[in-house]
Amino acid sequence: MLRVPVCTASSRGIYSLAVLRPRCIHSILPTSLIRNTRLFTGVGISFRTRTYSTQSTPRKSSELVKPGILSRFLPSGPSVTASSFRKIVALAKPERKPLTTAVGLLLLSSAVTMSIPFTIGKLIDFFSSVNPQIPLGLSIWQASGVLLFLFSAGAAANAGRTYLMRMSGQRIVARLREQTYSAALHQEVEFVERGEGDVLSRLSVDTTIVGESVTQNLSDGLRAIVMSSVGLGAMFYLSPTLTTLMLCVVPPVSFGVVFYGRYLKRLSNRTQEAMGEMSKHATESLSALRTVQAYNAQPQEEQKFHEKVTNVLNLAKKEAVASGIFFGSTGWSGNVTILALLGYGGSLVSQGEITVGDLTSLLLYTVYVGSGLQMLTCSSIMRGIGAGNRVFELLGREPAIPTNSGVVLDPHRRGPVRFERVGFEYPSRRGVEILNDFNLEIGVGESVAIVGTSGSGKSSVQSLLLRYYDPVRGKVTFDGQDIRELRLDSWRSAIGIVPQDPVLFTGTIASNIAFGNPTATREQIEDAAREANCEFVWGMPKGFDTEIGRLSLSGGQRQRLAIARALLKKPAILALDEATSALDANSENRVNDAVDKILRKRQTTCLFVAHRLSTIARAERIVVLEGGRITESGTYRQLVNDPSSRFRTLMAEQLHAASTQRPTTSPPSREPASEGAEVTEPEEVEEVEAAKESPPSNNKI
Ligand SMILES: Nc1ncnc2c1ncn2[C@@H]1O[C@H](COP(=O)(O)OP(=O)(O)OP(=O)(O)O)[C@@H](O)[C@H]1O
Repeated sequence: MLRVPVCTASSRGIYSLAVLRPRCIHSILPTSLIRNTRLFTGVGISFRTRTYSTQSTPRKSSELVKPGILSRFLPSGPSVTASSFRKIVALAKPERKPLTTAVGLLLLSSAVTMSIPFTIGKLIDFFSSVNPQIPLGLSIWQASGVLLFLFSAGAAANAGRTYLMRMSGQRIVARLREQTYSAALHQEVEFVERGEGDVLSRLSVDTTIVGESVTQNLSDGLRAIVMSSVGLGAMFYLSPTLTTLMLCVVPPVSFGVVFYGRYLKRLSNRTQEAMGEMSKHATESLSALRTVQAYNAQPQEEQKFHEKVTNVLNLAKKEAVASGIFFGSTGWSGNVTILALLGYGGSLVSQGEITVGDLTSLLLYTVYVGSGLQMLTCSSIMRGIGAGNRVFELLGREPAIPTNSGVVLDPHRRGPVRFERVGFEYPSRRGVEILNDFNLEIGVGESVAIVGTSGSGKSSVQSLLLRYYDPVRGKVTFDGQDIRELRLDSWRSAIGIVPQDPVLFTGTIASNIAFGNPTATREQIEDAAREANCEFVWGMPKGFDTEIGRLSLSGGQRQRLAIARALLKKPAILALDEATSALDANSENRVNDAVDKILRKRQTTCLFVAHRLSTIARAERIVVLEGGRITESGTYRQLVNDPSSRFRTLMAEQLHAASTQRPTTSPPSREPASEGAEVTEPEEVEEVEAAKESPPSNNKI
């Protein structure tokens, strides 16, 4: 939560302003600043603060505050700030028409507002005069009517301005959100998935702050400029000497206010960060409530949470102390200013140089000018620029995997896929080689199963194929062309992917199968579902129009839907990353049968990351991945028949591990052979050969 001081307000109790003040202040200050405000009252001076919620997620303080004395008070360096400011202004360009109208209305309402102190002064002089004169020879009723009309026109203009500015702001936010979302969707997966980009907070919170700041700055900034300049002009007109005196005091006070406001802002950011830590802790333990309860860990968790809460509380205490000093000292200096003006102004009144009404007007204009300057310096500009930096950084970020360049791949083009001397490290784990001199060629229509121990890099191979990442050495080619030369979307269009744990999105079964293919007809969707053995869909009362959210689908059903989704693309390459968890026998048969259908057509090049024997046995070729490279390659028969093959050893190890675990984890299978023969002993690896003719089910490596 961020408290920004928005204005030094008004004198009170002097010159009978107590009655007039609320109306004056309400007409002079934007309603947005008056709503949600807290009133701090000094001796005769009141201050308002508004409470802003700036972030939903914690940010590192380093992101928000740069080192150095001055930069402690600035959200970023001058060049970034300037460019961010320019971009924020550019965002407002499409709103030129409504904003111009709003500015016109603002000038009108400000003119009315700025006439108030002058009118009050004249009224005081009028009522305290022995021979009252109304300008232009109007009667008291006519003058009141004119004033009432002017105030009504000012109020209407203010209402129109507020509406137009707000709506423009909302449209700007909407545009900004769409652009930010689009930019996030085009970033490389690492940036978004690992939370590097803090994308969600930029999308929700920062865009709102920017939009709010655009309209608030335009609105308040212009209003503040009008208030300060017209106010100063009127003051010089009324008394140049008193105005000069006021000018000696106001700027230093304003600067003090600004700098102290920045300090408060920093403290608030730290509080925000600590609150983020606190909620992170709560989220973690509440989402793992079963484990917490099972281990009776509630007291420890409560203690840890208490520490986080105390941290927040301590920071809040600092903020409270700072706020107290801030509001006390600004209140004091405000009062001193007013007293100085009163003392000197009073002597001018007694000398007959100015009237009591003029002095009243002057005091009121002082308050207006002070408020105007305050709004100019302490408005949401800094917040907007800070948030803008984060949003524009994302908008202007070039994805590590470029999306818009390269040759468009002809969807009918077919050719072998080659991994040529590929070396790969994850960007987040530089120096840890996942693939090293990895070579693999998959011919057109060929099916290859990659096997290897967990963590050996099988899924990483698929990630490279899909260009979620690029290799650090070597290249991946399709039909002899480096896939980095191909336009990313056209390359990915050529690949159907069935991930380990297929994601189904909110919507119907049909929309899920047609994900990424919005123009697919119902017939095409049903054909793909048929090919992927999704017969269960036809059994549902609403069939393909069944909402996914209402269903509890088994792993096998999800995989078959994912296969249907992939097949609808008519891909040149199918990348299937098999789930490590076991499927029930029937599901596995249906998945395998769907895979068989694809393989029989021999149009699609298939790359399996395989765990189950039943899938491995279906591939025409098996490659063993060890130490980041292929150590063995051959048909199922060749590898199984070779007593020294790594594949045999690997499977024996896996099967042994499975058999030693089985008594403690699950009872021995009593499934009939037809529903999946269980290979339980290492020696039974021999039997796998037979499985080539009749691939087994439920066997995992
Ligand atoms: N996004 C990532 N960032 C950093 N390291 C990763 C990332 N994804 C995977 N790794 C690491 O890379 C290595 C290879 O992972 P990969 O998922 O490719 O192995 P795998 O053979 O498919 O494993 P499994 O059979 O368990 O799915 C592992 O050590 C893994 O922890």
